Amino acid sequence: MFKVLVSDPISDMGIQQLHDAPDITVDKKTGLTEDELVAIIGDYDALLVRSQTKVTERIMQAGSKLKVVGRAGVGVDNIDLEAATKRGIVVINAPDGNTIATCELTFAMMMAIARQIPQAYKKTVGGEWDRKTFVGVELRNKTLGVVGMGRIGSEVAKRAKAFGMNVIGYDPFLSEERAEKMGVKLGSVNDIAAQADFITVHTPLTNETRGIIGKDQFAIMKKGVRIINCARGGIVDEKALIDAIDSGIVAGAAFDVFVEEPPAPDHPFLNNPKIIVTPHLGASTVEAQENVAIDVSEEVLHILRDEPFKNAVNMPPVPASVLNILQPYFNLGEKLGRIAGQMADGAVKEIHVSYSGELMDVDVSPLTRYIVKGVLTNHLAGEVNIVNAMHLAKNRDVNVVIQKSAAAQTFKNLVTVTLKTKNGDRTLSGTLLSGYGERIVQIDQYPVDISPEGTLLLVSHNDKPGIIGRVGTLLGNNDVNIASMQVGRKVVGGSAIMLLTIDKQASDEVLAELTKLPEIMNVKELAL
Ligand SMILES: NC(=O)c1ccc[n+]([C@@H]2O[C@H](COP(=O)([O-])OP(=O)(O)OC[C@H]3O[C@@H](n4cnc5c(N)ncnc54)[C@H](O)[C@@H]3O)[C@@H](O)[C@H]2O)c1
Ligand SMILES: O=C(O)CC[C@@H](O)C(=O)O
Repeated sequence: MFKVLVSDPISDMGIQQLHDAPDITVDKKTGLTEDELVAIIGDYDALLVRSQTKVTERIMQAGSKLKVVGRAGVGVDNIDLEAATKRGIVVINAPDGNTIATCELTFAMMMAIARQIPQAYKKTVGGEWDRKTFVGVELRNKTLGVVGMGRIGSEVAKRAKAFGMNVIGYDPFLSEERAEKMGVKLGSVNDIAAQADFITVHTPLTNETRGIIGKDQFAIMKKGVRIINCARGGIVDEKALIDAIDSGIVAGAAFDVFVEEPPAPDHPFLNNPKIIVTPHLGASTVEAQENVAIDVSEEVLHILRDEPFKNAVNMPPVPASVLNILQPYFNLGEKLGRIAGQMADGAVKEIHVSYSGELMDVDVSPLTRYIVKGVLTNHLAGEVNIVNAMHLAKNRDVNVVIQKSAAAQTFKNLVTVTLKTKNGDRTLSGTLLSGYGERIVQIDQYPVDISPEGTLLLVSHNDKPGIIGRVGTLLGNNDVNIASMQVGRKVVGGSAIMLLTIDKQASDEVLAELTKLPEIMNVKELAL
């Protein structure tokens, strides 16, 4: 049974599938302090948050069973990603569910500052009938500058076109073709600053985007420009904005987000008649909250149940087309890694993975993670998983080298794992055979054909008559049944290997007796 803690207000309807799951129990405890969370998190396998809970390193350290932190929303700036990755905790978000809600708030803000609706409302309910002060501007024929043309920025641009606006977009990942398709002109941040009547930002807050709209940009803006920030506090420099309002450059601004949330009561935005504010409401629609909770719950279920998932923030995304090709190999890859890890003699310096056949044409890095996980699993204390495998390898100076070699001749696909230690290399190749499933087809230089299942016994010996019989007899006498056996040799009478699948583990004594048999050099039991 898995335990999930929901520590922020997340839509009950959205997390219904967690309540319904027979293997999950859900506790909802909102408004906890860091200390209170630290005290209870050790009981939980998953933590679900919005933006209020700060998921710190201390919390993750106390979360000894924690496998996943789910963020019902886009931004993960409230989660210590590095700490999560180090511990192999998967961080997932729900990037799509609140796009439209935030886009629509952005538009509402733009129209509200164009027509000063909040200011007019305030006066009107205060008993004044002021029709002179509130003369607004139209959106039609105005230029909207969009900094950050991802999910939300693109939706904003689309709606702006419907309002008859000209749109200039800036995004390092926006291609000319895509921009053209959307009817958006590409420009730099300074082009936007110089030409736009309205500027809206839709980037994450990073070192590059902090203050991307700052003093230098306000200095070149048209008089009467209006600014909107429904992304993250700090993307528009707050102090520079106040200065630009005071100097008459900016006619109005709308902010949903602040550098510090909630802003202090004396924050200059809170009593400036040209600035309207909302308390981080971008994602606050019934639909968005349901969407993000559904998405994040689905992913949490996948992760807890060890099923493939797609929205991990601390792992590179895998497109569905690539996942479809790679997924059947994940199990095989991990097994090859596990077996190779047990075969290696001494500290592994390099994990060399070679892919051929149909694996040549796809990004194989997700599969490499499974292999590296397999190699490290029997060697490291603590959780090793596909999130922290590469990080753990790097931290231990284990080089991971990926090679793609020309299309496999014999097999439609082939994965070869070589582990390099100071005592030499050990190599293992595996494939997926249609109708037969996973097969190990080579160990070191020896061709074999065996299914990687149960317990394997790898015996290195000299190819002399009677050896196979002696090994079989010794195992049989000790009640160890052999399910399958393969012998690999390069030349008659030379060195050889025997690979056996046995129905139960052989005891240390049996392994020691096997090692003592004549012509046997080495015996290794390999657990999968
Ligand atoms: N107010 C809210 O409640 C609310 C709700 C949802 C999202 N958000 C925030 O809105 C922002 C955008 O969300 P999204 O879902 O569109 O994200 P997204 O990842 O789809 O888009 C972000 C875009 O910013 C671009 N970008 C990154 N660095 C840039 C730079 N230096 N200059 C220009 N562009 C840059 C990226 O290429 C990307 O296209 C995020 O900060 C998110 O946290 C706020
Ligand atoms: O949870 C929220 O309401 C905020 C969501 C928003 O900031 C996000 O980044 O998804």
